[in-house]
Amino acid sequence: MERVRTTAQLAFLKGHGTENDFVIVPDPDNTVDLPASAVAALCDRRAGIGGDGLLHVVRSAAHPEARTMAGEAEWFMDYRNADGSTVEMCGNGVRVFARYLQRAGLVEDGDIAVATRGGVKQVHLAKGDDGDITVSMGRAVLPEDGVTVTVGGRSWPARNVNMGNPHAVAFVEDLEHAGDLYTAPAFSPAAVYPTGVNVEFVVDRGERHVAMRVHERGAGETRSCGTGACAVAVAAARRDGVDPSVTGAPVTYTVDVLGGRLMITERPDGGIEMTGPAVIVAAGTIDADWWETALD
Ligand SMILES: N[C@@H](CCC[C@H](N)C(=O)O)C(=O)O
Repeated sequence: MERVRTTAQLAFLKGHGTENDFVIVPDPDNTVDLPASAVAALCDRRAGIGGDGLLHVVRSAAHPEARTMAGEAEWFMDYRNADGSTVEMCGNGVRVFARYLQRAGLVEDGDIAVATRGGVKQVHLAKGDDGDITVSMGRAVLPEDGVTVTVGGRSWPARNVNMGNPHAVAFVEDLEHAGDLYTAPAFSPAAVYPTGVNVEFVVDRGERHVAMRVHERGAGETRSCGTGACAVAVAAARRDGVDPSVTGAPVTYTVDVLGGRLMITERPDGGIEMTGPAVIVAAGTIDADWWETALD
């Protein structure tokens, strides 16, 4: 099928989940050419639409990376970071992705499956409801690496948590200690994260209640990160001596992010569920001349 380079009818939407914001590009048949430079141009907050990332909405059967999941999930979330890099998974993004599918009438309310590079995720869409969405995020993997995160003159030990994408979770005394986060925190040993890492800084707010800031790989500091909140909840539970696979009881952490609140539950089988908002803000059409320059 011919790839779309010039189009007057390239549609986009803008959405967010706890202020982690995304440009949404519906492209069921995977005909839109989306090189990294064009994604970065769309996500640019001054010269483009602006977003922490981009949700390319494609039928799984039409995307080479998702074809094997087509039997399980009709739709593939081809997620890109704001710098154009291609990554495994976005927790806030998958809720916004599902909200788009719901609003566009492309799925029925109830449980839907969404294919991602991090595997198929189950998303629960309550009937006729714009409220919170719950996603089954899968299990966390916690390698026993001695990771250190450094910002400015300060260093902290961090927990390595993989939620399909990589995270380093550091418990700090004060979220301000993370500094302005204009640049990515340093980490060591470098070999633990060969493709970079999302870094979460965490403080306690109360019992099973924490707050975090995050520096996202490929995006900079964002106001929320869903996979990051899951990584934080699991790291906090282990630090607190709680492991549902041992106690046999689920545990829920409230995770406050700069853009709102996410509820994270870990079940005895290790499955993690995340609940939070998903909002469609606007819809429009990308200017054909601007798009030509973005593709050059
Ligand atoms: N904001 C997302 C995570 C997006 C991907 C991340 N920046 C990475 O490179 O792994 C979320 O809500 O999980």
